[in-house]
Amino acid sequence: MQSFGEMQSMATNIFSAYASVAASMMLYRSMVNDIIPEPVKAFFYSTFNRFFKSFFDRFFGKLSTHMTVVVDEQNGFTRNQIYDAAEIYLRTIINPDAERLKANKTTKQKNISLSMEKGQELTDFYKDFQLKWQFILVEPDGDKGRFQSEKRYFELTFEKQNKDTVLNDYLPFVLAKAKEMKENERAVKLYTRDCPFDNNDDDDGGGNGGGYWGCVNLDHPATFDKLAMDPNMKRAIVEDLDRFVRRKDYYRKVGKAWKRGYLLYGPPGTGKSSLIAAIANYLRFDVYDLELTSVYSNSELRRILLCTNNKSILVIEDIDCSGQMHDRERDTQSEHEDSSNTKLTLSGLLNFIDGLWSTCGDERIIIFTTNHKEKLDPALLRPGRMDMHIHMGYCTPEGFDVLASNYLGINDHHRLVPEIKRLIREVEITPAEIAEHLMRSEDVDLALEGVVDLLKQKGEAKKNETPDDQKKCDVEENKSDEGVDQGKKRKFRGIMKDLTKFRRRRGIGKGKML
Ligand SMILES: Nc1ncnc2c1ncn2[C@@H]1O[C@H](COP(=O)(O)OP(=O)(O)OP(=O)(O)O)[C@@H](O)[C@H]1O
Ligand SMILES: [Mg+2]
Repeated sequence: MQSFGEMQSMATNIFSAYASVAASMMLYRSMVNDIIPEPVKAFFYSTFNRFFKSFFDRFFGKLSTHMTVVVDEQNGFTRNQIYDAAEIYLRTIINPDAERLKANKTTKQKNISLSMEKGQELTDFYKDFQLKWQFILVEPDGDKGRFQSEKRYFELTFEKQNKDTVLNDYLPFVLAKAKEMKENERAVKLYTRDCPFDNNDDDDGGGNGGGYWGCVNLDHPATFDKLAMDPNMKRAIVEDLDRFVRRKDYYRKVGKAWKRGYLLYGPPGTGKSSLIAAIANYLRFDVYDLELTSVYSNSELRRILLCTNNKSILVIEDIDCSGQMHDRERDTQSEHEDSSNTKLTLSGLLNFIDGLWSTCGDERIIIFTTNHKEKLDPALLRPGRMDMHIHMGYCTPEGFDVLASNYLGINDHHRLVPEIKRLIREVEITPAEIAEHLMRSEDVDLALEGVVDLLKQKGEAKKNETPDDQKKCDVEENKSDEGVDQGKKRKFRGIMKDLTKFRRRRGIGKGKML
């Protein structure tokens, strides 16, 4: 071991050697200045400086107990992920009372974010030690030509003894934290096939689904808290979703595609679409709303589905109308006889969802909705097809509490609430109907009186119903469903005709994409 005195005298010797070399250099410099061309001179000086800088850094670095990791913004031509992550992560430890801060907001961000100023330092604590981040910004140095553009980087300084923990634990922690924060800031998107907009300005490779999908931000306010539904069912769904997203390794281990399927069924206005929005907001997954009537063939469906991103929910509403898929085969038989095997069929859809598509992506959720579970093709209901069947039913007294607190900001202390709850037990009323009445007046008494009147009317109508009326009602309901189905079929046929005309006009052959 060298003593401090020895080291000091060694440093003094090195300094004097450097001084004498530098003096000689000055002399030579003036002599050769006129005869050596400029580029050769520049190369010579920079090599000389670099040599002495690295020598001194190494010498004095040995004496320091700290080390510094430089996190450059760019790694060659690509961005350095650690730099981007640090920029996001440091917002969490930035002191909002600091004397100088930078405030930023991009169109993609929901909130204003704070960032570090040039030269600013931040202290972080990880496990039982301290780290220091410093933001460095080197401005272009014009004529000298070393930095043509701004150079940004962070210097992360910590005690040498913590090197392994910093590299193996702390930096991965920063990366993970930043990823989570970015995910939470990102707006959830709604993709549809007929949307003319493409608001996807994500830089995560999201794209616009190969041109098959247009998207807008899904600014749907639905959350699980605001949903009026069976509390046990609500809890079971949230637990199922949580289990699903944290089980990546498990799915891999058992050799199953990382996907989950839900079937939502129940009368109109019971909250099936609201539940889908609540799931999307909860998981921050994008929603792909697929209208099957706009899909012509199995192969087209495959292409459309392959253009969806991970961490997404594929929604197919009113799947009971899938019977039309078989009709569609017949409808178009004459025009596309030799391509009947490519027509869209329920089995084509299910095979693809179960097979190839689900294995080429991660974290996929598929949701089918229907008003008539009993009308569904048995292929959809067979065990293992949909992981959870969720019944969205008529409003319950507990459901009313949620709606009342949501729409009027009241709890069950209001004088009319017990009566409303009693009436709700006696009639079938959807949350949508109640919600609509609660919104009719800002005056709480008036709004609740409206709900009481509605419930009483429903109760009276039910009392006056004879068994024959009930039968007639069922038949009419079926008829009106038929009407809806017929309407949907008509709409579908119209689309198919337009498609065929369009293909002919553009000279597109059978089975080809538009
Ligand atoms: N369970 C619920 N909780 C809270 N609000 C609800 C619920 N059900 C319906 N609503 C209200 O009624 C409106 C319509 O509901 P929603 O579209 O979710 O019903 P749906 O079951 O999807 O109906 P459909 O079968 O016709 O598609 C919602 O915007 C919401 O305001
Ligand atoms: Mg709906």
